[in-house]
Amino acid sequence: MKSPVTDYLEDLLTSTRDENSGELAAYIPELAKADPNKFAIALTTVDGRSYAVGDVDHEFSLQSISKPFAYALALADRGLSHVISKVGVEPSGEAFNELSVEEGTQRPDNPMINVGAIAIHSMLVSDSAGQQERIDHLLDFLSRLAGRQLHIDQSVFESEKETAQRNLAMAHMLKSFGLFEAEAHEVVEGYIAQCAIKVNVQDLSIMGATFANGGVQPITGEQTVDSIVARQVLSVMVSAGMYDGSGTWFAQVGIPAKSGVSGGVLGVLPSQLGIGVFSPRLDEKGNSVRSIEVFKQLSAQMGLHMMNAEAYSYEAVRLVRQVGSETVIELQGRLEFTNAEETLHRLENMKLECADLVVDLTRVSEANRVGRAMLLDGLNAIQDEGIQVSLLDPDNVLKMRGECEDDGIQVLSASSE
Ligand SMILES: NC(=O)CC[C@H](N)C(=O)O
Repeated sequence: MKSPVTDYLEDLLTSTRDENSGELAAYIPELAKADPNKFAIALTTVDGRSYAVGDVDHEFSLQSISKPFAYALALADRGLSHVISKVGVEPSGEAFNELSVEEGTQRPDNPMINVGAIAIHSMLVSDSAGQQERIDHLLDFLSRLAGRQLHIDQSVFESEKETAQRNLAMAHMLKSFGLFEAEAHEVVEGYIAQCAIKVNVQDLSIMGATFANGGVQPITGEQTVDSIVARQVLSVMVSAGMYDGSGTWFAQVGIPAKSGVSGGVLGVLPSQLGIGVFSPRLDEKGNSVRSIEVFKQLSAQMGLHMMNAEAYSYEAVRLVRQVGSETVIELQGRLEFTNAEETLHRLENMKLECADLVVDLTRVSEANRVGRAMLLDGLNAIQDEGIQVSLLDPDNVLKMRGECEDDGIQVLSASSE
C-alpha cells in the first residue's frame, strides 16, 4: 500500500509549486548558481519512519540550519552556563547578518544569527582547539544526527570564503571583546565550513526528529545529546530560528524551525516529527518562500501547530469498579503531571474507608518521572491511612527501582486479579 502520508506530501508539492516568488541568495556566488526549481519535502517521526517527496536526493548546504546543531554541540561540549555567559537567548529583532551585540554584556543576542553562531563555533571542543579539530568534531556530530557520513561542499566553502568580509568583521569584533583566543579568520573559516555541510531533505528531517525525540537518534537509537540540550536548542529556535520573522512564523506555523540561505528549512515538532523542506528562492529576510508556504499548509492541514489547545476530553481514569471488598481504579494513557493530578483528585474524592485499593495500570502506556512520583506519593498517603494498596502493573510503568515494594505497596501479577 502506498502510504496516504506520501500522497498527502505529493499533494502539498503540487499545491505550493506555483509559489515562485523570491530570489536566490546572491551574496554567496555558488548559491546563486542553484537550480531554483529544486523542491523536496521530508518528514521523519520520532519512531524513525521517513516520508520524502520531490527532489529527495538533491543535496544542499546547510548554511544557517547548521546553527542549532552547532549550538547543541557547544552546549554538550562546554555546558549550559558557560555557553549562556557568552551568547544570549533573546530574539535580536534584526537581520541575520547584523553586526550587533547586547548592550552591557557584549554577548551576541542569540546563537541563530551569524554573530552568535560565529561565537558558538569558536567554543566547540575547547578554547585551545584548532580549526580543523572543531570542524571534524562538528562534522562527526552532524553525521551521527543524520545517521550517515556527511561531507562539506568544497565549492560552496571556497565561494563563501571569498565573500566573508561581514562575517570576518563580526569575528574581529568578538575577538576584540575577548570572546575567543583563536584567530578571527580561522573561526570564520570553520564557521563557513560548518555552513557548507551538505544534506538532503531526508537527512534534515532525521536530524530534526533526533531533537524532537529528546536527543535520541530515532534510527540508530544513539543518545546524541542530553534531552535538556535538545530542549534548549528548540526553545531558541522558537524565538530566533526565523530571524526577525520568528514571531510571525511561530504564530502562523507554530513549529520551532530554522532556515538557511541555501533554501532549506528545518522544523521540529517536539515528541512528534522532524521536517525538512527545500526550495532555493528566498524572501527579503533570507527565508525560503516556498518552504514557508509548505510549512503553513502542513501545520494548518495536519493540525501541527504546537499551541493548538484542544478542549480536554481525555480521561486518565478509565473506570472505577467495586470487586468484593476491593475498589479497582483503572488508569489509561500517559502518566504525566496532568493525568497524575486527575487521578489523585479522583482518589481524594473516593470513599475508601474500608475497601482495599487496586490500581490497574495495564492501560497506562508510559509514565514520566513526575507522573510516577506524584502517583506514588498519593498511594503512599492512602496506605498511611491504613488502606492496603495493590498495583496491577504488567509493563512496570510505575514499579521503577523497586520503589513500590519498599513503600509497602503490594504489586500483583497480571494473573492474580
Ligand atoms: N542565513 C544563513 O543561512 C547565513 C549563512 C551564511 N553562511 C552566512 O554566514 O552568511
